[in-house]
Amino acid sequence: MTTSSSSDGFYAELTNAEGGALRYAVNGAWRASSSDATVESVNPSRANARANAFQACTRAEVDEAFAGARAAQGPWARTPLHERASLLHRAATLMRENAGGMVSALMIEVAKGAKESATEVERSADLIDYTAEEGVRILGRGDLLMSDSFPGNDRNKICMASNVPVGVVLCIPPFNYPVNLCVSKVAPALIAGNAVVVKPPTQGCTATLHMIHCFIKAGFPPGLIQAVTGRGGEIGDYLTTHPLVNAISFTGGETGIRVAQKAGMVALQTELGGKDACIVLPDADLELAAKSIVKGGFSYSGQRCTAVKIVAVFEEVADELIGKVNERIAKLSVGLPEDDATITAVVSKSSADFIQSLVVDAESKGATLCQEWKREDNLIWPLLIDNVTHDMKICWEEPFGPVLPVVRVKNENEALELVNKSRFGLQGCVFTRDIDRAIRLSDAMQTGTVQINGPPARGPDHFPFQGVKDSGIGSQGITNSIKVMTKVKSTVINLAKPSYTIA
Ligand SMILES: NC(=O)C1=CN([C@@H]2O[C@H](COP(=O)(O)OP(=O)(O)OC[C@H]3O[C@@H](n4cnc5c(N)ncnc54)[C@H](OP(=O)(O)O)[C@@H]3O)[C@@H](O)[C@H]2O)C=CC1
Ligand SMILES: O=C(O)[C@H](O)COP(=O)(O)O
Repeated sequence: MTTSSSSDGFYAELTNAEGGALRYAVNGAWRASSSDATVESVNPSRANARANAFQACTRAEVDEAFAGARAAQGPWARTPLHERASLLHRAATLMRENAGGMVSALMIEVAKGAKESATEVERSADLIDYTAEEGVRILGRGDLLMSDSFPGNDRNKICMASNVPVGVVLCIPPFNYPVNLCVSKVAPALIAGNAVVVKPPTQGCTATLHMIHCFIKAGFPPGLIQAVTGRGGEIGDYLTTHPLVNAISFTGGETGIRVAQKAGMVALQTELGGKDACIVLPDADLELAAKSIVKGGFSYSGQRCTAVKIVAVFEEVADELIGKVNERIAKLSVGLPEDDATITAVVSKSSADFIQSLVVDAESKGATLCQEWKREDNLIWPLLIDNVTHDMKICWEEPFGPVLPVVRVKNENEALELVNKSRFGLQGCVFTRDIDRAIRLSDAMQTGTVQINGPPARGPDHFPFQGVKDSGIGSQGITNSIKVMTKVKSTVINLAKPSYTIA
């Protein structure tokens, strides 16, 4: 893996001559905004000191980006599928060759540990390769239907249905996977013959722009991949309600609900928050459950939509399970991303303040803190909170941090109540050796996915991934994303006379 930053070699075009704010991408070039204004990212591990700056794009620049994308999309849709796939493979190669800039940007801007940052980039390159291959497989074929299978019809109509691009896809990823959750939108859109306009998250923007640069350098036509920067709160509504948008793929928090409410007649894919529950039954392998709870609850400091966000353990095994979880928590490394700590600073001061408020509320209502509460700036030490009850905010809110509530339950109904009363429904997991019981519980859980004897996870990236209720609309995963970014086109041949094959 090579190391590089925005100002040297491969990524030099992103930076102004003076080494100022990173540029935004329009029509194949990196440009400074006419606004003369910038937005800044911070370094969560260094008391939120300035990390980098980006162009605050104007509305006219957003218009230009959409117009350029629209102009580029038609010729791209007419580019042979195998050529589209080749360019995606080239982008994946460039990402692997120039991973260093993205990895260090992830550590600085979103405080992701060194190994996980490297994994995010590698996983993203793999995702692009798989998308290219899957696109070739599924977009190269369609359906052929004969009219005589429906009552009242003879065989005189033949319907050919294929998947065609939607047009321009607006891609808005969140801070916690600014590379992976961006390629998971961009790559399916491109293979399907669409153009994309990307709005990177402000925290994580550097890594997203580096990733976009790999696509541009791979030789995609100018305009096909645009990246407009600026605070979501300022340009977000203008982007999501833009008349040239045909589909929106959004991952993030509450904002996504507002995006969905405002979006017009466009295809929508939203992946939002989660309150993933881990149900531990009395017959479970408690060692496995404890390991999965700690991995699921605390990796990347709990800042994953699929983090375990609440444990529902049967009373008879609660003490033993909690003992095992606490032993493992004691071994978690806390510190800097560069040192590859598991627990690193959470993304912002406001996030740390919110997490603290949930802990204070729970403690004031009688919950038991299994570790000492400890915080320095954005860095919060891992904390398990036992004896949580339904009146505590942490029972229902998503902390997005390294604190994990435990509710002791008497039976399956109490466990299911916790899962199904939540306004979220992303994933959940069940630990038991009884597969019949696991399946029964899985069927009763109102979530997009249930993991049996393993922690919640989005990956592998070709698995279907979806939320219900406030956790989102539509399904992700490579195959499903390609489908969301296409629409079905039917061509019907009307024969003058019915025709049947004769054996
Ligand atoms: N289900 C899932 O797959 C995932 C869910 N999440 C959820 O996301 C949350 C944390 O991520 P976070 O990045 O803070 O989420 P946000 O919803 O705050 O931001 C997500 C993205 O939306 C942008 N944005 C902000 N305002 C608007 C707007 N009005 N219109 C359009 N876009 C806008 C942000 O830009 P800017 O940064 O400039 O504000 C960012 O790029 C958690 O709740 C978590 O559960 C996170 C990852 C995955
Ligand atoms: O956005 C998230 O947090 C992810 O979708 C979680 O992905 P993971 O389960 O692969 O960490």
